[in-house]
Amino acid sequence: MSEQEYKVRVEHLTKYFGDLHVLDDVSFNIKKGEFLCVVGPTGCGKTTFLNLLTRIYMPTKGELYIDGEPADPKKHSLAVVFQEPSSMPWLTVEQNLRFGLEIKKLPKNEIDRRVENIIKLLGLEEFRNRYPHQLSVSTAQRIIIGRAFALQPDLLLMDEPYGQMDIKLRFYLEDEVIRLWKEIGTTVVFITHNIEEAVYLAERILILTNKPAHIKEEVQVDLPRPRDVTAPDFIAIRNHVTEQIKWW
Ligand SMILES: Nc1ncnc2c1ncn2[C@@H]1O[C@H](COP(=O)(O)OP(=O)(O)OP(=O)(O)O)[C@@H](O)[C@H]1O
Repeated sequence: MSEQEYKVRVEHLTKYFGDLHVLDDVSFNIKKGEFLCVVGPTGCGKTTFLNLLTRIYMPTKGELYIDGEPADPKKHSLAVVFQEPSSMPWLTVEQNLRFGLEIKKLPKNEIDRRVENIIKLLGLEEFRNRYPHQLSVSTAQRIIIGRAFALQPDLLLMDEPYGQMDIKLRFYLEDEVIRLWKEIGTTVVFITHNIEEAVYLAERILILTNKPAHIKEEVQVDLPRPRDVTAPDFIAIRNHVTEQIKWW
């Protein structure tokens, strides 16, 4: 595969925090438009990987490339959704959704269109004029997800985004992220503890070892969509991934 077909290249990525060795010589690529899930034991360095990709931290050794260039969030069109809701408390829901688009200086009618679409998609109509502190945790998180979706990024990084949600909303938003992925062809890196969620979403699952983490296995998920969590093929992959993590 040629270099232009990769959205992200991770080469010999190593990270220490002081004496703590978190990532150990990790190398892999993410294809343009791929949906990759990353799973692994608690504390193995999954969030650290995203923080290196967005340059919150610098690698101790190795490098990450986006579109062939060293990762630089100022240069690339990327959006991040963390587990903790992090909307701007002084802005209403609607203003929060508009914020990133206004910074990007999109035309007003395009901002209106995208924001209305997201409000409808995520069922936020009744919350439009509320402030984040007036919302439940799961509704506040929907704002963050909506903000990321509205940006229509080339690269969407999601760190346990549905961890705090009830199962119904989680299923709904899993389907929404698939819809967005298909519609705008974004590349998605999705971190989760939930193996069923990983098998439901991913084209490929990267299983990390305990820290210092390296890649234990890559699992290709070639099941048709929408996926059936009760199908024997689905359960076989889920059990296999679970086995790989239980190994610790
Ligand atoms: N800024 C930091 N300074 C020192 N240690 C850190 C820092 N950030 C993360 N760590 C440590 O690095 C290790 C990996 O943390 P990280 O949050 O990346 O793991 P994770 O796989 O995302 O965990 P979880 O599964 O619980 O979400 C942990 O031991 C954590 O305490």
